[in-house]
Amino acid sequence: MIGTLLRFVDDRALLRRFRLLMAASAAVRAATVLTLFPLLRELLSDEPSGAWPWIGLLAVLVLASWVVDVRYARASFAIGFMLLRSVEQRVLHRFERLAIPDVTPAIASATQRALTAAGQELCSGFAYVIAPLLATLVATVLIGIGLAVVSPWLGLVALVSLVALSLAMAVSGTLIRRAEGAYDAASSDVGERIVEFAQAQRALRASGRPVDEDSALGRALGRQRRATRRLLGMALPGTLLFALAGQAALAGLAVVAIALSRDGSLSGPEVVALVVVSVRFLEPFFTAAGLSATLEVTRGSLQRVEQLLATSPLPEPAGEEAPAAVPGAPTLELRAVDFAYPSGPPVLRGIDLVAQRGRTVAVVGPSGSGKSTLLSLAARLVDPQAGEVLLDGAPARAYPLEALSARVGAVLQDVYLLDAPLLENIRLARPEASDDEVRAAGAAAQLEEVVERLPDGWRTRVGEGGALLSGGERQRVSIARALLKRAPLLLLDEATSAVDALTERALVDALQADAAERATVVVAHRLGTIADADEILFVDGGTVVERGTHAELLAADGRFAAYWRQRESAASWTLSGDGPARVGASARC
Ligand SMILES: Nc1ncnc2c1ncn2[C@@H]1O[C@H](COP(=O)(O)OP(=O)(O)OP(=O)(O)O)[C@@H](O)[C@H]1O
Repeated sequence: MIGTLLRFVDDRALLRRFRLLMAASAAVRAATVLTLFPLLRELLSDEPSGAWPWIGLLAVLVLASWVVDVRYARASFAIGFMLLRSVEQRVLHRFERLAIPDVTPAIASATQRALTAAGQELCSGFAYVIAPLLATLVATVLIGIGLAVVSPWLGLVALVSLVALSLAMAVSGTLIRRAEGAYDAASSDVGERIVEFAQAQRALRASGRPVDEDSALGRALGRQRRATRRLLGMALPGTLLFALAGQAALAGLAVVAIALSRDGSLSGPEVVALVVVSVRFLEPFFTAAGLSATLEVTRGSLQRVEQLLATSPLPEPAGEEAPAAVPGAPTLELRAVDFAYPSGPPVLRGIDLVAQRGRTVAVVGPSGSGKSTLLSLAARLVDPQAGEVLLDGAPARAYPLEALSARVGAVLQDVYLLDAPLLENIRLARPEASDDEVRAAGAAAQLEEVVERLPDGWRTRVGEGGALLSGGERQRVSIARALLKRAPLLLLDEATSAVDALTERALVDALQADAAERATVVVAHRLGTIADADEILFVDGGTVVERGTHAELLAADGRFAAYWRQRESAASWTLSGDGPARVGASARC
């Protein structure tokens, strides 16, 4: 465990200092305890004044121990904090690079635990438990060697005691570990259910379902309660076993000391001194017994962090440079792409798509046909199982994440805003943008009238997930981000579905303002957007069943033409109390 923990620490010099100080601390502690033997022997002899030199040595050792231990504690804390930072950085780095379908509630909950608890547990576990325990255990071994010098028999009993106590510690650790594992699984489950419970509040309240023992959260809490009881119960047998082994070891050392006194090998004062040294020899084990539960918590935290880091991220190139663009290559190209979500059926098969600078490709098709998934592939939120996604002629996989993100602006279906000021939410797209640039993008995305209503204008915090804004207002923020980014590839997935027709017109104008500078791929339901596209891909059942311009596809009178007629007809219908009634609405939005 210690080796694994220290792999998180990159500072070699600090590690070297830590090891040296640990060895020094153990040596000084062992010397302090062993000095008690001659000191007590002299003190209890007929000539107590012979103890003075040993008292002097003890004073020097106590002072040295204080100096070394302070430095050792500082090095331990430095390593503990480095562990904390390293765990945070690695967990976040991995999380950011997971394919979106891999960001499951279980991974989200494990990441949350790693960032809120595991890092701190590893930090304090190392500084307060592992480091002191390490020095103490090494000191114990050194004291055992010292006892062997006094008498091989004592050394043998010390060795047997060490083995017995280590076994007791291992058994106690295993029991606690098992219970800890079950507790951890139960508490992760509670974490997932709580996230689900929070997200599903509207639906749960609408259905009037209370949280009781039969609900998913109620059952998860029940499992956590049982696991807690078991965890607390499991600490007991280990502690008892440990106490038993400790008493037996002490008795063994005392018996040998008395036997040595009876055969004349040791004097009375030496026996007393040995008993004192033996007690000090066993002391660290009792300390360790008290700390074994904390040790197991640290071990459990480490395991969880390691499991999280073992999830495979989207592959990334080693360097930070974006690959060179191939002259004349389209901004985006999908070649014979196949895709399926983890352990799901194929969602896209043999998709070819070319989006050139200055042109718009509309992806059209029935619900569930794979349109949003196609955009996720273009934005490299997922990787295809077969075929290739190319940006400027280079594989998307060859782009480092930051370089890729700079090339793609996206307004996707699920707009998520951070609980931060509106200005900062837009600035996410281009952190170096000035306030004026951010405001200009916001104004083009029709946010000015929203800002006027907000209490602190552009600096109003929008609440978690953008809760203070409506769906249409959140979409406008997402469009403002895309406008601010000015990326060469723009992906729009029903970007204006939640805004009124007037605002939509203005947003479409803003998005088209410099359309000549970039390639646009748009998943569209609105007829105007579809008709204006340079190419339309009609997708059904995960394949492109028709492609061409609007006029070509209507002339072909195939699947798209039927879809178009149906949509046109639907656009002119509205619901009234007596059922659908035709009104004179325009088919173009
Ligand atoms: N994260 C996911 N995990 C597993 N399956 C998914 C996931 N997201 C989508 N799917 C499945 O992939 C298929 C295509 O979904 P997608 O969202 O791409 O369709 P769509 O054409 O955009 O639909 P809509 O027009 O309703 O938004 C659907 O069958 C859907 O159930």
